[in-house]
Amino acid sequence: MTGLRSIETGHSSPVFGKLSWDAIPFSEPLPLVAGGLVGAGLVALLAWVWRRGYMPYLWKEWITSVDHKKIGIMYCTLAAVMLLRGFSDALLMRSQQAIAYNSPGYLPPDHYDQIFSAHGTIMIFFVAMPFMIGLMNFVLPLQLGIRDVAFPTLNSVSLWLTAVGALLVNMSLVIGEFARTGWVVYPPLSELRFSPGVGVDYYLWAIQISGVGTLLSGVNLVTTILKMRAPGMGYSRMPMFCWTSLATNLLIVAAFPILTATLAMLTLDRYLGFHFFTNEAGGNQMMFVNLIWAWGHPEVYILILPAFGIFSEVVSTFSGKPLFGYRSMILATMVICLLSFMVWLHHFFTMGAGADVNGFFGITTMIIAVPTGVKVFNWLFTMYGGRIRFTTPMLWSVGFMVTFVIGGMTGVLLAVPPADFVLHNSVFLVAHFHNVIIGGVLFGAFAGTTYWWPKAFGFTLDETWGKRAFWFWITGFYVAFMPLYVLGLMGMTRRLQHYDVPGWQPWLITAGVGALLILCGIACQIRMIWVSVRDRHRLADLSGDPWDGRTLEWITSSPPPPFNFATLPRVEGEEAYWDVKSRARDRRQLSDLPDYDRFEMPRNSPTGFVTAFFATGMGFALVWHIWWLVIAGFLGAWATFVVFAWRDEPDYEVTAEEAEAIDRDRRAAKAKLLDIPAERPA
Ligand code: HEA
Ligand code: HEM
Ligand SMILES: [Cu+2]
Repeated sequence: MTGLRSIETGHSSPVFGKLSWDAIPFSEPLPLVAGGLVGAGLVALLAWVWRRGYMPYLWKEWITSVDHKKIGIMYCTLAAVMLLRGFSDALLMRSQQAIAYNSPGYLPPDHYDQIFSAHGTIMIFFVAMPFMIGLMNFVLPLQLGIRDVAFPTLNSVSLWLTAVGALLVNMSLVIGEFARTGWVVYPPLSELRFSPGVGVDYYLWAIQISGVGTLLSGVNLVTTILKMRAPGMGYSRMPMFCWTSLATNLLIVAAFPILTATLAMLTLDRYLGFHFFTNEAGGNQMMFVNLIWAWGHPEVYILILPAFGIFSEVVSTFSGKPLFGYRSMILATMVICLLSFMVWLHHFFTMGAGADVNGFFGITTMIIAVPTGVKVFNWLFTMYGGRIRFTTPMLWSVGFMVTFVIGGMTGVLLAVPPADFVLHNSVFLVAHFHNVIIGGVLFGAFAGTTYWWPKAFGFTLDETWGKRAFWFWITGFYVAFMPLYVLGLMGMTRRLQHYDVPGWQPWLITAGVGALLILCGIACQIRMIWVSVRDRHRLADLSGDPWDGRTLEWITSSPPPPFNFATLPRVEGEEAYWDVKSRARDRRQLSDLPDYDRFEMPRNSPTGFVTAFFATGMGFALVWHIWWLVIAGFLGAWATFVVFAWRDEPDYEVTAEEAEAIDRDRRAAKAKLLDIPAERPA
């Protein structure tokens, strides 16, 4: 076998562990060249940053930043970059399957297996998750009318630990290999006996380390929402995005420990010869399957709920109406949150649970269609009778509604156990989940980033390129994934490196064309950002409220000052900012000047980055059994975290005068926006 190199025979040195020149996959030029190019690109970028003298700026303003807005932007940047990586894997798979009829194609099986495993892992953990967590980070404190999240330094630790996971997965491309087990690493395939290389270990440590980050972020955001709302913002006045974020973070806090424990047991099996999931010595692999989906199913709702929140904000804003059925929307969200823990078995109907158990889980699964349907109808009623503006974020939202309903319906089909016996592990399933994840989560991320971009950077994104991107993405999506429904019904299973059924090839070629259309969509998005940055003066938003928004993030300037609000806004209704605007328009005057007061903001801190630096060493060393480095990395990470976390660092103070000076400009811009007289001279 080409992939079995000497690293798998287990010889080990005290200094380098299992690491040797054999770990570099010289026999597989593709990952080497790709990895080499990316590495060279990174070095070139760093050199450029260094030469231009941007390094101190990067370090002070971004890397060590504990500002939730910057952390949010960095999360989204990580997600966008990883989307390019995950998408190139997708292109490889689509082109391989397009040509692999009665032929081995160009990707050998052990390489192909690593590609779909890496694609799934990267897309879920390092694209969808950071997009959603990034948007929550950026938006929540602004919408809640507060100055930062509950634990700002911890927030930075979360970000950088997530980045460590992404880094480790990408390192596996050039040093060693990645798992060949699929993204949920079922044993016994993932046990040492059947996966003797380092691939599964890369997976385990990447997910464990970034998982700690995700869990910390969940605790942080739950605390923020429960404890830190602006005066007057009761639960029944929180914007819908805050509600769905609360649900998501509750799910994270409840579900991620399950993942951690499950992967820890697999790690014990692999590293210390335990038998949790082996076939012998009392192990039981079904225990793994149950546990991984007890996390895995809530995980898909962790991804989709924030997206639901984004669409709620966007649809209401661009229909010029309050969200229809606010209270039913909250109820639907919380019901989905609860139900998501009662359906996990639908991922393995075929694994022998028996008719009654399957029946129970099939029905609980179908029940989720009810609250989800409530949401869909609420969005439609919000649009009904509204004066709709079809901006780019709104296009993504309408595209979502159509696409997601189709994907949801095929999900309900899979929830019927007898149907699932036919469709399980077929590409019909692959079509289902791309249908909900691309149409739901990714479109949500795109809607959210275009909607909040002007808040983050002070200028809107170019609409022409944004709309082109949308049309390419949505047609590309249908061309790429509708054929998979057909193929699934024709009997094509997932994870195939080649096949010998002639009838499949035309559909697979079509799917490949779809992926190329998506590529055009991505190119348009890159162009959109380029053009918008170039034309930022033409696209500038001086008002802080380019879309005529209804929630508090639009009350402050764009980009907001580090402390968001000079004085915390008072909330007097469900649509905090809309109420303020209406009152100001009625009275033809802004609210009275508030009493400015001094307040404190947390200082930037290298804790997150330094902890992550040591964690990278530790993760890499664990993969390669370099024990001295494991100890050094662990001690370094732990010491940094503890020392910095318990340090009594004084915050910095913003005086009442500074706050007032900054706020004066904002009020002048507001008055201009609302076409009312500016401040009367004092
Ligand atoms: C964002 C991600 C996401 C979302 C939101 C969903 C949503 C749903 N999923 Fe999906 N699913 C995945 C991601 C997701 N899924 C992934 C990644 C896998 C596979 C993992 C793997 O094996 O690798 C998977 C696998 C999967 C299976 C396992 C199949 C198998 O392995 O054989 C099943 C089976 O029941 C299922 C069902 C459902 C259902 C019923 C919903 C429902 O929540 C959908 C509800 C929505 C609607 C129904 C549309 C709107 C409703 C209306 C307009 C009202 C009227 C509708 C009716 C009356 C029907 N999903
Ligand atoms: C952008 C366009 C995308 C294309 C063209 C694409 C294509 C593919 C293909 C060809 C497969 C392998 C299917 C098989 O087993 O035969 C796959 C698997 C998968 N994809 Fe995607 N994908 C895309 C985006 C995404 C996104 C955005 C996500 C999630 C956020 C995602 C998550 C997954 C997962 C979880 C798997 C399963 C991996 C496994 O089998 O272990 N994909 N995708
Ligand atoms: Cu599920």
